[in-house]
Amino acid sequence: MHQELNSVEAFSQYLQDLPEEDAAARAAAQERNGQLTKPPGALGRLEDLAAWYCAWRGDAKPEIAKPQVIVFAGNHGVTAQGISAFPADVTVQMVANFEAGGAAINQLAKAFGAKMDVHALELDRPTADFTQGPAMDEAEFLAALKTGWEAVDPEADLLVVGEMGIGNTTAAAAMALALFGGEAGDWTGRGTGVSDEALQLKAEVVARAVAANAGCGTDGLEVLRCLGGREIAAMAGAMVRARVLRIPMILDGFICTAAGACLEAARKGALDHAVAGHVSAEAAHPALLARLGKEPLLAMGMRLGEGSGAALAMGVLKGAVACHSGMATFAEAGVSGG
Ligand SMILES: Cc1cc2ncn([C@H]3O[C@H](COP(=O)(O)O)[C@@H](O)[C@H]3O)c2cc1C
Ligand SMILES: O=C(O)c1cccnc1
Repeated sequence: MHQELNSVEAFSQYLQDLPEEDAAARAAAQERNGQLTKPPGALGRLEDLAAWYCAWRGDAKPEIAKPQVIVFAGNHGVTAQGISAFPADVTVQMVANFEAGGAAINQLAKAFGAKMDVHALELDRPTADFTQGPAMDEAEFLAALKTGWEAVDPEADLLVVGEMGIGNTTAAAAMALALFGGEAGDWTGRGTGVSDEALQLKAEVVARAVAANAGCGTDGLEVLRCLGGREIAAMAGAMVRARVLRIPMILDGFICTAAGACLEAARKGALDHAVAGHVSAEAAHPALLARLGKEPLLAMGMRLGEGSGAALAMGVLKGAVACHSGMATFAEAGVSGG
């Protein structure tokens, strides 16, 4: 299936015209669930997860056979403000590590049978420092959305998007502040592990970023363009493409959720094809998930990004779908019902 993305307006239009879940497939899945050899409700949230997956795949007895993990990488002009515990060079170095198979996400993708793709977005051309004005102009924003859009394999049956970009917890905090308000400190966390002093500075940078881009208001796509980054916009592009292709998604940590929050602000329900894989240890992630009404599957104290928490949660979803589609019914197994 080929869908072109040639303008930000076209992206906006796709967002307005999103497909919805298949209600008949959900009903058929629920019917099947009621016949499986277990007391009703005994698989807890796995049952809801399986029904959700069936609804998005339009199949009452699906299989997860082709999961895809995509890691997007981008650099951020705001790193000049001293807001990360690591230098910006780490972004390109980690891309080499992803390509060599040495990062955490490589191991998790492999452990759960997903293919993994890496897209580095113009790493030698960081976004503009958003404390001075918009991170990206319209053309740069479109290029990033398009990278994400085109990175999704139409044959995939589950998608995880992850990111690598030194400085991007500052971008995500600024996006959350612009969308949801409050104090900069409410949304600012330690990222790679900044000191107390740097955390204070980081919150000030977040406040200045939002003030410098006040024209965005709470317009989701403008917040993404002005306060996001190339890898964050690419994640959003991939999320919408997945929706158009009816590929269910698992959200990762704070940065991934902030990308999704911009879509949800632009179009209510834009993340209905996504579940929250985990709650990250980044301080504001629980609040961000709560704003989106997403209950995380896992709470492992992870704060890595790269798609790692979502990749781990693929195991939970695969388990849910395997039970749903593989279990015998009471009639098939000759087991007495209650
Ligand atoms: C070696 C290393 C590997 C990483 N993998 C993901 N991140 C994570 O940390 C960064 C965000 O934190 P901050 O905003 O504090 O820079 C992002 O690149 C994110 O993906 C990493 C960070 C480092 C140092
Ligand atoms: O929650 C995340 O995704 C996260 C937290 C800290 C650093 N990088 C990513």
